[in-house]
Amino acid sequence: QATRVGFYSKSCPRAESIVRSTVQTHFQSNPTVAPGLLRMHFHDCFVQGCDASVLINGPNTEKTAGPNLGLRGYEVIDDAKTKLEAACPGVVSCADILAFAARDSVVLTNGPNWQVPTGRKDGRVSLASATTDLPGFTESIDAQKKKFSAKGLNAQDLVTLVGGHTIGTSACQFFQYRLYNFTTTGNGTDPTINPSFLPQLRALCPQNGDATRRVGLDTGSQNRFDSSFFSNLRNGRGVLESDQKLWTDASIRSFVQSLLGSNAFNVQFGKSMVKMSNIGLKSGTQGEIRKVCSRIN
Ligand code: HEM
Ligand SMILES: [Ca+2]
Ligand SMILES: [Ca+2]
Repeated sequence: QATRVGFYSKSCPRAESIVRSTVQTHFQSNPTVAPGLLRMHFHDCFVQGCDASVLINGPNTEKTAGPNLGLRGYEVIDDAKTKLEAACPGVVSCADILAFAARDSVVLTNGPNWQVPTGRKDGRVSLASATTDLPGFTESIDAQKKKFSAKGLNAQDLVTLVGGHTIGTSACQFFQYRLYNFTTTGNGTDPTINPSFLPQLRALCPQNGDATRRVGLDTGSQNRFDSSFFSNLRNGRGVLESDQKLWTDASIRSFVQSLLGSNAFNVQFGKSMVKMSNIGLKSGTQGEIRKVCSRIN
């Protein structure tokens, strides 16, 4: 079951524009939905494929797993689905809505536009235990490469897609150990942090402060989809340990270098996103078109 551009051109010609206007409306009142939806699509695709498994409610579903607790934007997908069911009942999958919404979120934050192939089916399974396929923020580059290659994505795709961190924020809990109790060095700080950046991060996340406080992943440009994230890595100004490793690990640095220009990043991001959004597509009886995105039919 391959996806294709224009899949809904006959069955629901307004599908794409309905999603776009829904995302736009929510974005205007709450700009954090843009990074939220981009990340949600990634977390969907890496776990059982791009099948909207991440949207299902219930005990021990993906939603309840640690890496997904901070996801946001569910209400945007539900809103788009309600409008689409009114316009063309039973036609547009939740997985496709999420793929469109991720692209629309990039466009709304001044990033590149690209054509999204559609025709995904929604899955019928969602298990918290399957979220171990997602990369962790303390994992080595080697481990990250393995997790991406298990999904058909190479090192170029890895670096490009992590560039999604050009927008959005992280809670202090995911990186404050780098500032105060990094265990591999004597003084407790991660030596890959630029010494002039350290006090800045410490001020944003004080020791024993509020661990849920949010800090931009791309310092100085958290609301704009640009290549500033990569120049920050070059300057030792990555926020997550896994982000900074893209520069400090020599095996992968050249990909960061190749994305320092905004045009190169924009072009490559669209390509890598299309690859990612085709992971593990469901066909036949493995899938369905959900009526409500938070539950199987
Ligand atoms: C090695 C791979 C990755 C790791 C370890 C990682 C880890 C994280 C962590 C820890 C956060 C902060 C979460 C929170 O505070 O709740 C985050 C946020 C985010 N991630 Fe990733 N991520 C990775 C790859 C990606 C990819 C491939 C994308 C998209 C293409 C992505 C998009 C985002 C976005 C947009 C945010 C901000 C979310 C928001 O502001 O709500 N990440 N990531
Ligand atoms: Ca999924
Ligand atoms: Ca940015």
